[in-house]
Amino acid sequence: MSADTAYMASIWQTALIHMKKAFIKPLFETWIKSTMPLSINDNVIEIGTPKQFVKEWLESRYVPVIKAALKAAANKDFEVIFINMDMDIDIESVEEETALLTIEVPATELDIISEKIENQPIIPAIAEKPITDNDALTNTDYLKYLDDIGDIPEAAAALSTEISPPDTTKNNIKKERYPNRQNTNLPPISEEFNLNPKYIFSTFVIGNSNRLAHAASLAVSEAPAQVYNPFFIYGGVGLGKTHLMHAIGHRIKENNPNSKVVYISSEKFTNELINSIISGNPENFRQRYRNIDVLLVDDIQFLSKKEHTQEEFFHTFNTLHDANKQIIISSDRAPREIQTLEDRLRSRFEWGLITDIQPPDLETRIAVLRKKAMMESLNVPNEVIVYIASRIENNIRELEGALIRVIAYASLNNQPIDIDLATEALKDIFPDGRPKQITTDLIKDIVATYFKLKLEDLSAKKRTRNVAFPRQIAMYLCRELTEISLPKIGEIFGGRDHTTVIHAHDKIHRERNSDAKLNNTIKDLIKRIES
Ligand SMILES: Nc1ncnc2c1ncn2[C@@H]1O[C@H](COP(=O)(O)OP(=O)(O)OP(=O)(O)O)[C@@H](O)[C@H]1O
Repeated sequence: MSADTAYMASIWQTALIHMKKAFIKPLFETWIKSTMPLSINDNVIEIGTPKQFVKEWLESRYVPVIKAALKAAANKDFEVIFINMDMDIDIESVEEETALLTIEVPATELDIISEKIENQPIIPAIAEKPITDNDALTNTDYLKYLDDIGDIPEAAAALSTEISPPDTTKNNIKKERYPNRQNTNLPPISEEFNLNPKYIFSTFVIGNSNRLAHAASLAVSEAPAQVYNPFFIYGGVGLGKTHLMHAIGHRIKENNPNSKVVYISSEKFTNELINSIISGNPENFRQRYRNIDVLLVDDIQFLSKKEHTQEEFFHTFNTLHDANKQIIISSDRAPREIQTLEDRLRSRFEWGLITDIQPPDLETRIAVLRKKAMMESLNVPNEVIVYIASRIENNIRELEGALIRVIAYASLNNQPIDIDLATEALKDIFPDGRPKQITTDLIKDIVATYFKLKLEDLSAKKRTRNVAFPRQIAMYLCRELTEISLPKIGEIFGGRDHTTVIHAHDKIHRERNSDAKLNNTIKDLIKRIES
């Protein structure tokens, strides 16, 4: 074994002990344990992951923690590169292999290291308590981090009230957690073209909740600065605002590769402004944002209370708008609801089109999950998709997170994905006893899946027994399990009369008593609907 390999393995082993302490157990088991060190070279360490999504997940969420653990282990900073090895890694063999590699570090020494770490606070400046699934650093952690990086010069101190901790209520992978306030060298504008290649129109699922926002986004992307300028999208957390903004950016670049498209979060905008003041070169900052064709600013609500940044943004806005350049803005709420947003800025946002995205309905949630599974080339049974979609209603990011968790769980345990596995994988997210909202959409979906029908069949005019009977069962279940009125149920099943619903309900009720097989089917369906 080369000295480098032994060195790498012993660092990784020690870093693992740190990480074990930093993460809550299921997270450590799911995301960290399946990785293995591949090579080490000066200050770069390559880490192998079993699947592409594990790589992406680690890259987007846990790099700071992994780096801190490596630093704690080796007392130096490492760049971390993840490499997808696309293989089923058996955790026990990874553990064995890493242990074999560390043979040159005597076990007792490892015990001593382990004990030492046990008595240390969890990786300094990263977290004071184990990282939970939301990976939410507390505001205190963040402020502590800001303290750790030292005093800020006077010019920035004047603005320091403008630096607010990130919104830790979000499980937001794209936010920059540690703005590097000491870096005063702004990268050239071309490096700002940081659009996520996955956020394109073809991967965006259209439903009633986002149809208008999607149509307007398409229109803006095909005719920038000509139809809606500015274009303002707002909606709750994780509903696809950033996805649409990036999709617009991609499309504009496709249509005109020379156009300068810049996407930035309002937090980053604020931090760059502060940096430019620290470096005594605010003009540099101004030029940077006033010489572009399309400006996409995400999460503008973070500018509330930041008067200096608002002022700067106001001028940037005017310059771009006067020059007929497209401005696209997103926010978690409508302009008039953003408190302490200057009136002149608010009124400018209202010049163009304001559109919202609502939480998706069940059908859209199912479609999003199907698309995601398809994109990952994974075969996820419909009942698992419905199980997840019926429980997470208000956040597509969480919806995707739940699916990824199920996939990871199946892959790590080398088991097929089915409803039992999904229940087990998600038991922390859907704790027992959480009341589940039973909707007619959910009932229709489960009944259609059970009888291998298309959803539309239940509302169609067809009267053949293989369709009519499941339809009657679905009507019966809607009557039994929801508070929806008879006429409304009739309407949901293809505009049928309420007397048809009464007839279906009576028929199934009667037959259940005399037909044990049917009774079991109904019980099974109820279990699926309620589980
Ligand atoms: N309609 C959709 N179709 C497919 N994927 C979607 C859709 N809406 C959201 N997503 C996915 O959900 C995740 C969260 O979306 P996004 O980051 O755009 O949300 P957001 O509204 O900007 O959230 P935030 O308010 O936290 O910034 C992304 O992975 C995105 O691709």
